[in-house]
Amino acid sequence: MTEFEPVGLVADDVRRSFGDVHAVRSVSFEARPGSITALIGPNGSGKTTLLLMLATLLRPDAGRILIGGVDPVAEPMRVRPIIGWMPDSLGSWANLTVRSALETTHRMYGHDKAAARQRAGELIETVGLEALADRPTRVLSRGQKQKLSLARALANDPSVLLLDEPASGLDPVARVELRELLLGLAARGRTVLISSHVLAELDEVATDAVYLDRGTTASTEAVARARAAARPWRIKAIDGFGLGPALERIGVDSSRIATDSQGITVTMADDADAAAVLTALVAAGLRVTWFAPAVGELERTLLDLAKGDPE
Ligand SMILES: Nc1ncnc2c1ncn2[C@@H]1O[C@H](COP(=O)(O)OP(=O)(O)OP(=O)(O)O)[C@@H](O)[C@H]1O
Repeated sequence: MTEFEPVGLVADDVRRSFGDVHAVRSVSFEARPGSITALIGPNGSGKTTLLLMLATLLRPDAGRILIGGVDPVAEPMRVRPIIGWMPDSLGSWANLTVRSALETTHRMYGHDKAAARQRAGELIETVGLEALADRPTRVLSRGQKQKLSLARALANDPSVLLLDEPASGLDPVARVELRELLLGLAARGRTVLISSHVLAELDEVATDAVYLDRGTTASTEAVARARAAARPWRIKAIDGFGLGPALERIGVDSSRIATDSQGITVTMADDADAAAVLTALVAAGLRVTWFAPAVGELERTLLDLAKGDPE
């Protein structure tokens, strides 16, 4: 394997339209080596269009992209060896086996046959496709195709990994394995950019987040404001019926308390507020079994960003 140099990714006011559809209006962000950056946005917000531009597969109309300091528009052949691209659906070579598909991919990077064979074996093991290694790719299930697609993206040991909905179609065990794999890559200094609708999953791995809405990245200030907004926390206790009265006793205003099918939530201004409520509940003798934000950080921030912009 060649000497690894950590590189990051920068997008500055990147734009792309398709006729009168402004898929990406203005995207600016940075993804650092060693980080896992979540690319979050509703359907049609421009995530795939952005990823295609970063993967050198689509030209921006305007703006600048730098991957490891290199402009992929001006020098795509210098950028391609250092990026790994996992599209949201795999266009595979139906008649090749899993092993030969991976060997072919590795050879495209200029490696010889023996190196390609060895790398294919490693990749098959990394993504857990051993049992299917010598079957044609057309027999793979959706989740197995996702694993093959991931293996292909990893073929050249890229320093920048671009993943479009990588967890879709994966079963829970495979999702955990994907998470471990991504954390391992980040720990080795790779830059990982990952788009997903499953925000709870991203919450567990993402070190940074880029929020995209109608082709535009939310400003750092808007994200900070949204993150600072009050949010509901779910509380459970062994004596569930005692929770409401206990909250009243410790002076939590009833306007902050909501009840739903799963129990009680309390709106907290911030983490310090939440810590104070928990301390008071425990001091009041309540046996608390669950105390956590009702929705994940990424999802809540996304919802608050949408609220803050009524346009
Ligand atoms: N080749 C194309 N021609 C015309 N319009 C396109 C093309 N590709 C994307 N679009 C439009 O650009 C917008 C952004 O699409 P994009 O696929 O980038 O969104 P996305 O955030 O990836 O969506 P999803 O979460 O549903 O996958 C959409 O309105 C889409 O219809």
